[in-house]
Amino acid sequence: TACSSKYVLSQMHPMWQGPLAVPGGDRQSPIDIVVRKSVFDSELKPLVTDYDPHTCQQIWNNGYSFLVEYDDTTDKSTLRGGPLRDKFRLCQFHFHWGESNAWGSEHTVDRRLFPAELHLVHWNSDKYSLFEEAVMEENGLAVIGVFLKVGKRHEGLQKLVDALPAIRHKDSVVEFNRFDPACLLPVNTDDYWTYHGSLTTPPLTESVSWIVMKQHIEVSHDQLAVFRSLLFTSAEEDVQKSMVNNFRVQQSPCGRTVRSSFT
Ligand SMILES: CC[C@H](C)CCC(=O)Nc1ccc(S(N)(=O)=O)cc1
Ligand SMILES: [Zn+2]
Repeated sequence: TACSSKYVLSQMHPMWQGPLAVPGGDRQSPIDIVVRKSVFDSELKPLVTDYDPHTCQQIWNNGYSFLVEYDDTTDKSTLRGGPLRDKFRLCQFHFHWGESNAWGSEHTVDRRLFPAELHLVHWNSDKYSLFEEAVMEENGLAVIGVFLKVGKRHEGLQKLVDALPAIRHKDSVVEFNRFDPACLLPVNTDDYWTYHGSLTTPPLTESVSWIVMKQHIEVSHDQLAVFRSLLFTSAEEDVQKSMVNNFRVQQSPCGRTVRSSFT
């Protein structure tokens, strides 16, 4: 199986040129969370997020998703608790979505797909001094995953949606201030699944403590449609491609146990 070989060829993805050999490859993400196989761990604590909206800097299209980037030169926007021993600094958040509401998330719950998934990316500032260092280390990163469902309009998301037309093309950037990412978290952040995995795009490094929220958030169909109006391609390219289906295919659990913070 993919888990036993020293190198696995990560799934060919239209966006990436050629197969990518991933060292190790037995802790890859995303995975399907099989609820009945997850193990309740009473040691798991509630998440403690402390985000400062003033550290929000810019929003940009990196040709794969759109990222909202935070100033992570100080411990102003942090994540502690949950399965984590150390303090982690928020560096960016982004989303993955489909061309239709039928799919788009990276993780699934008992094979259930969601139309989109939010990732809040943090790095271990107790142990490392830069994201680029932490991204290569076993306990370097913590990513909170939140599923999106189509329903009522998400008022907090609208400020972000309104900025997207300005970054339609790859490598476009606009200034974006005072956005509090806490507004994108579900009401209940005590119930989550957690497992050790990887980044879901290159460099695919196996440095992530994944924290996947049990409760989803709701966004409107029209808000999601604006995500799909983004382009993978830069303004110069003559063939424009819609930014949709920017999710990685599911990876083998390779015997990993997913722990739950709830029964
Ligand atoms: C040197 C490495 C380079 C800078 C990495 C830049 C980066 O942030 N990559 C990244 C972050 C999060 C995810 S996900 N989708 O949350 O697993 C995937 C890829
Ligand atoms: Zn992601």
